Amino acid sequence: MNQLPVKFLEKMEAMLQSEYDAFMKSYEAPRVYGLRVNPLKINVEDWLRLSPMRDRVKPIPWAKEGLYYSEEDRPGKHPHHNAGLYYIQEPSAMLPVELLDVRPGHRVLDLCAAPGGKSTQIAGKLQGKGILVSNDIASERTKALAKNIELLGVRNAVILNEDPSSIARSFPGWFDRILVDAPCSGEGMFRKDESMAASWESYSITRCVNMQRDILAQVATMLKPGGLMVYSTCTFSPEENETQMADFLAKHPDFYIEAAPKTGGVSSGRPDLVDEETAARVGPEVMESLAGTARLWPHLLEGEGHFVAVLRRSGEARAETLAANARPAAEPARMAKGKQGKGRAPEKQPRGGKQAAAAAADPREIWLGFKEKELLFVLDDDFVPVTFGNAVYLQHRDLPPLDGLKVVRAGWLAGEAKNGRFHPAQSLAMGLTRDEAVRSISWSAEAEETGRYLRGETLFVPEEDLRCADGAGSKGYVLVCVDGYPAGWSKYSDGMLKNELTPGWRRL
Ligand SMILES: C[S@@+](CC[C@H](N)C(=O)[O-])C[C@H]1O[C@@H](n2cnc3c(N)ncnc32)[C@H](O)[C@@H]1O
Repeated sequence: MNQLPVKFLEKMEAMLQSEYDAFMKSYEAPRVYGLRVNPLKINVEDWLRLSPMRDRVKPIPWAKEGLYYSEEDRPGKHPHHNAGLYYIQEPSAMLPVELLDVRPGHRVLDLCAAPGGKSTQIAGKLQGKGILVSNDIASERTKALAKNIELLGVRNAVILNEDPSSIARSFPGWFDRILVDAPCSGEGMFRKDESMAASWESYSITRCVNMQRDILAQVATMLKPGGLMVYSTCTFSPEENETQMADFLAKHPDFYIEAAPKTGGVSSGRPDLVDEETAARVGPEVMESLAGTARLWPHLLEGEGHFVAVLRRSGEARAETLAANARPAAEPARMAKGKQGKGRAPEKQPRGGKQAAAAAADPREIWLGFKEKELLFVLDDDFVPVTFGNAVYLQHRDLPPLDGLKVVRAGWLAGEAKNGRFHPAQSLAMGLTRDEAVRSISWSAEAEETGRYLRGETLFVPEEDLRCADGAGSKGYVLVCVDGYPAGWSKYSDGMLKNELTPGWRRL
């Protein structure tokens, strides 16, 4: 570990006093590594049976599917990673979603979501039921967000690239759960990422506080009365944590802190660190409740530094605020720049079959033809196909119009219709199970064919190695699986399995 900034050390000593030495010792300890098994694909027990890492992992006490692993195992290089069986995530970062109490059917907003660690965790808890709106203001970062959501096979997410105020106008009082995993000064990550320590001094905490305040100002009107919001940071600075929460609670008397369970070495929040002026302004009741927030200290548990607050909104919806926020005029949705939206004039979004009369050229008709021929999959009644240009998405019926918003993914991307043919997307393969494809092939993670497929090679395989549905010929799309879990498409004809794995998804 390089030298930590002196100002940071002085601040931590004042904050931790008798615990300061233990805190400093934690910087000499090796960092810990975590992964989360993806319950959309596999449960922990089944994954342990399959995985060569089974004897070297141990549970993360506060995360249901979380496991510590050894660095030498390099799970990011294993084919199970290409099949979306787990997400690599810093252990402390798994707590906020565990405390968000997400249930299947909820409408959930992840406001600062890229690169998607917590969004994929939320999706696991939704189990395909309900809606996840996953947003990040940084358009570059939404690419990794979209890839991770697709890799883990999430079917019910919409990905936006918006300012929180625009989302607030489109979703008044709409969400059951909101996660604000705020941009912060990152003090808790100095051990994991030394570059954060290097940039800390040039990064002002005041700037972070203001940014967080602006984000939080938009959240209150989007949460249903009775709904839960979790606010989290990866910093120790009280200005961005307890003080930020005190300020929010003073401005929003219809919100209150719910005490976070302190399991596995998680500690209480520190109201004593809030400055006197704020403490006097917000009053004793708010101050007392701040002890219910959670701090994760690297010297008290196996993980990096984090802060988590769970807030519930009580009372009735404030109709006048919600009405004032409703977007007056409909502008068409814009696809954010990137693979799906590049250079394409956005179409008015068809909803509920209004434009079904567009007949044979309608990409949805071409999708339905493909689905009939190549898939055994029954679309949940809650989802409908919608189009953006030639792209077909499967979108939840309850989603309000995305008019005027920058949309990165309007739902589960099924593919694109071109010249009357449907080209299934990588995201479709990742969201299916093996049983939902007419044709499939599966090799073990160790098989030579798996490595060759993941590198983008064409393979020659005997017809009897394919699994084909009754009555289906061998020619056509084949879902390629690793140990039975989809990793991408290929096309079979005369013994040749033509590789259809999307180039950006191939192993180098
Ligand atoms: C701590 S990171 C999020 C990590 C993410 N939740 C995860 O688990 O992978 C904070 C994110 O907030 C985004 N961000 C910064 N300002 C924002 C704003 N005003 N609205 C939405 N997102 C913002 C940043 O681009 C960054 O990706």
